[in-house]
Amino acid sequence: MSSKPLDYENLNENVKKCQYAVRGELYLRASELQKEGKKIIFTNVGNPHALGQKPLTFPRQVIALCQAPFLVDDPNVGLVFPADAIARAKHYFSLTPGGLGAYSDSRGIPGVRKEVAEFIGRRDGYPSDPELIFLTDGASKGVMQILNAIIRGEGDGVLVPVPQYPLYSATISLLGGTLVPYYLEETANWGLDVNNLRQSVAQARYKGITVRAMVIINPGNPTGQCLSEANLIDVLKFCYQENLVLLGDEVYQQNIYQDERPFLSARKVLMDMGPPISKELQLVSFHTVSKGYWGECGQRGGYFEMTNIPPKSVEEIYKVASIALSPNVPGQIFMGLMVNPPKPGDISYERFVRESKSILESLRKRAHIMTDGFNSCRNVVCNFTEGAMYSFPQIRLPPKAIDAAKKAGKVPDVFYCLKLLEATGISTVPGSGFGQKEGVFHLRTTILPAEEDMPAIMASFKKFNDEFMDQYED
Ligand SMILES: Cc1ncc(COP(=O)(O)O)c(CN[C@@H]2CONC2=O)c1O
Repeated sequence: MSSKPLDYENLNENVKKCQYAVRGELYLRASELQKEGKKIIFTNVGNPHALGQKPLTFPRQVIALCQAPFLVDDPNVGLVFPADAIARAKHYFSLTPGGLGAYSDSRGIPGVRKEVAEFIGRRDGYPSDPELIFLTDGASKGVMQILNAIIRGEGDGVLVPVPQYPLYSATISLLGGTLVPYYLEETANWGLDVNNLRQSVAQARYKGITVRAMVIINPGNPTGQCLSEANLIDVLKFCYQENLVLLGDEVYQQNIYQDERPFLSARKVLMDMGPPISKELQLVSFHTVSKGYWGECGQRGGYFEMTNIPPKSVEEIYKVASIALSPNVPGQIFMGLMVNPPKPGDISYERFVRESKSILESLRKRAHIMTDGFNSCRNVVCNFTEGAMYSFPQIRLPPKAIDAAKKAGKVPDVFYCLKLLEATGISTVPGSGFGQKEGVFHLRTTILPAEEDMPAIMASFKKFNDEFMDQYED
C-alpha cells in the first residue's frame, strides 16, 4: 500500500521535531495510571480550577448573563444577580451587537480592547493605544502569532531563557526557526546575567544565525523569579543595542509572593527610560486570564500589546489574525472583566476583593510550604517561588541512579519523575522538558494543590525521595 499524505513519515518535519513536555511522557503515563484506578495528583500543569480553586463569582455572574440574555429580561433577575453584574452584562451587550454567538473583529471587540488599554494606562502610568492591542485565544495564540511574524526561516534566532516554558521552544521549532538559549543562574535565584546574553548572541551569530528577538518570562515559568527594575533596564538596553524585538511574557503579573520585587511591566520601564529608546525599541507584551487569581484557563482569554511596531506591520499581523476570523468571544469578555474588575463602591467589590485576596494569600503560603518541603529533602535544593505558579527543585541524582536511568533508556530526571509518579501518584514535569544545564536535574511541580493537602503531598514526596536516595546512593 503506497504511503499516504498524513502517514507519520510524510508529516511536516517541523511538526515531528517540536516537543511540549508539559503534556508529554509523564502526563501520558499519569493518565494511563489514572485509567487503571490510581489516584493521581496532576501538578504538571498550571491549571488552578482543575486542582479545586473556585472561580471568582463576579465574572461568572456576568458571563452567565451574557451567555443567556433572556435571564437579563427575566423580572426576577435581580433576586439572583447583583445590579452591577446585570449592568456589566448590558455593557457587554452594547459592545457585541450579535451577542456571544457572533464573530467579533479579528483583533477582538473594540470596547474590550479599550478596557485593556485603560488597564495598561492605569498600571503603567502611560497611555496605551487600543489599536495596538489584539485579543487572542489565550496568550499562547498571541505568542504563536508574533513568533510567526518574526521567524522567516532557520537562519532566524530567538533568544529564550533556559529553563523556559516550552511554548517557545515548540513554536520556534514548528516555525522552522532557531532557539538561541540564554541560561538563567540558579545559584543567583535564577537571575539573568547580561553577559550570558552577549555570549549567546555572539555564539549564534558565529554560526550564521540572525538573532531577531528576545523572550523574557516575568515572573518566570518554571523558575518563578521576578525581574528587578535594574534587570529590565539591562534587558531593554541590550535589545536596543542588538536591534532585537523584546517579547515580554507577563502572564503571571498578578502572581507575586514576595515584596522585594513587585511586578514591573517591561513597557513601564521602557517608557520610564524616555527617548530615544522608548520611541524606538520594539516590544510585544502578553497577558492572559489563565493565571493570576483568576485561573480561568479554559476560557481562552488573552491579549498582546505592541509598542513601537510600525502600522504596516500591525496591518500584516491583523491580516494573519483574520485568517482565524475571530478570537473566542466569551474569552474576550473574561479579559474585559479581568482588566476592569469591580471598583470600590460597587456592590460586588467587597466580595471580589475578599475572594481574590484569599486566593493570592493562599498561593503565597503554598509557595513557602512547597519550597520548605523540598529543601527539607535529601539531595534536593529549591529556590523560593517568588512568583508564577511553580516550584522547580534541583534533584541531585546519585551516579547509580543516572546509570539506572541510562539502562532504562530514560533521561535521568524523567526516570526520577516516573518513579515518583508510580510511588506517589504525584504527576510532575521533568526539568529536561524546560531545558537545564548539562548534568543538573530538576522537576517542575505546581504550587496549586489545596493548602490542606500540601503537607501530606510534601510528606509523600519526602518519603519517596528518601527511599530513592537510599536505593541509589553509595
Ligand atoms: C509563561 C507562559 N506563557 C503563556 C502561557 C499560556 O497561557 P494561555 O492559557 O493564556 O494560553 C503559559 C501557560 N502555562 C502552562 C499551562 O499550565 N502550565 C504551564 O506551564 C505560560 O506559563
